[in-house]
Amino acid sequence: MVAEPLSRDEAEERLRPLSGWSIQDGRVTRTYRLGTHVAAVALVVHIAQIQEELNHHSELTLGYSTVSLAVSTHDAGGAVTGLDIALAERVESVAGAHGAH
Ligand SMILES: C[C@H](O)[C@H](O)[C@H]1CNC2=NC(N)=NC(=O)C2=N1
Repeated sequence: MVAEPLSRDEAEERLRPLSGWSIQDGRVTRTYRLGTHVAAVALVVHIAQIQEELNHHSELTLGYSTVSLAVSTHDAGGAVTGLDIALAERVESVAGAHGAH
């Protein structure tokens, strides 16, 4: 089943409990900062595992000590859906243990 697009208001409402997450250019986004490059790489690997589990994949960008995600739902014509929020929730639930902020 294809996920339904969320309204901008509903998407923002559901992101509100997730610190640092927002909608930019029609995608759910966040940038994490980490203490070292290797810590950032480890977070990328963990996010990749979550994305495979959910079968939902962000544009995931590794910097020296930063990790950025941007995601919308291609199967819904690029709209923000509950799948994007679910990915944000899962990533947020593990990021702290990596020392990401
Ligand atoms: C065939 C496969 O299930 C789909 O292409 C999945 C994979 N990952 C995906 N990721 C994202 N962000 N949007 C999708 O619609 C999507 N669809």
